[in-house]
Amino acid sequence: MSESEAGLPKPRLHIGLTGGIASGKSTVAAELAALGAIVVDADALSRAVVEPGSEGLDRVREALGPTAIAADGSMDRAAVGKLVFADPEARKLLNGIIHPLVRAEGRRLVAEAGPDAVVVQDVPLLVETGQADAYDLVLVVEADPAERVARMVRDRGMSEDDARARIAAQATDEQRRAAADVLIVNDAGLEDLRRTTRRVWEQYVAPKLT
Ligand SMILES: CC(C)(COP(=O)(O)OP(=O)(O)OC[C@H]1O[C@@H](n2cnc3c(N)ncnc32)[C@H](O)[C@@H]1O)[C@@H](O)C(=O)NCCC(=O)NCCS
Ligand SMILES: Nc1ncnc2c1ncn2[C@@H]1O[C@H](COP(=O)(O)OP(=O)(O)OP(=O)(O)O)[C@@H](O)[C@H]1O
Repeated sequence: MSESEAGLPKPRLHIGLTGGIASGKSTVAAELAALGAIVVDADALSRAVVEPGSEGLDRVREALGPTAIAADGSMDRAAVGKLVFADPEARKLLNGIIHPLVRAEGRRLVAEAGPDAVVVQDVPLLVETGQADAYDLVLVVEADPAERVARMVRDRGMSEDDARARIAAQATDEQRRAAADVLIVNDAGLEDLRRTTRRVWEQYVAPKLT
């Protein structure tokens, strides 16, 4: 069994999946899971590490103040989102608390998947956090920014300004392309995106499993 730098067992194939907000990553991840991959979702981990009672949430309260906490004791995600996407310094503070916790938890889940697994890590900020070299293969999903804004407004009740602020807080399409081994362009329907994902599996993943 090969080992990662940290001495943890490596999976058979370790895939990094990224893309801008609302680009289609979760759809690609779900299709890869249906093909047999184990998916580790950084967004889900970023919620788990600030659950009520966690050290992560205590640190968010200390860093951002009591307005970061809702009446029920959970993180007030709407309030924190408003704050950090308007203020790069606050975003840096929050990232500095949450990202190391997410990375540690991600490493644990990857090791737990075992040496035979194909592991896909869905990491929205893979490029921003300089992690491209940690993967055997980096998949980047790209979609038209105007379409992504429309999806956020339609599905998540965001204002156009809030949606644009999130896009502005992330890497550009050019920066993500530069890190991509495979670029998945999501410019047609959902079924087309799933079909493209199956083709990527056939071309880049399946040959490494024989
Ligand atoms: C700011 C928070 C509270 C907003 O919560 P909310 O429920 O509205 O959004 P959610 O967590 O579902 O994130 C949705 C998307 O927003 C984008 N996003 C989230 N945080 C960031 C960030 N710090 N910088 C840039 N984009 C971000 C990502 O594309 C992510 O997929 C939350 O996103 C958070 O805790 N962010 C810090 C941790 C983080 O970087 N998460 C994303 C990758 S691990
Ligand atoms: N080609 C498409 N046609 C129609 N709807 C789409 C298409 N691609 C994605 N969507 C829809 O857009 C929304 C965002 O897609 P998805 O959740 O896969 O993106 P994401 O990159 O994981 O988002 P986030 O960064 O917020 O986690 C979903 O409601 C999805 O069904």
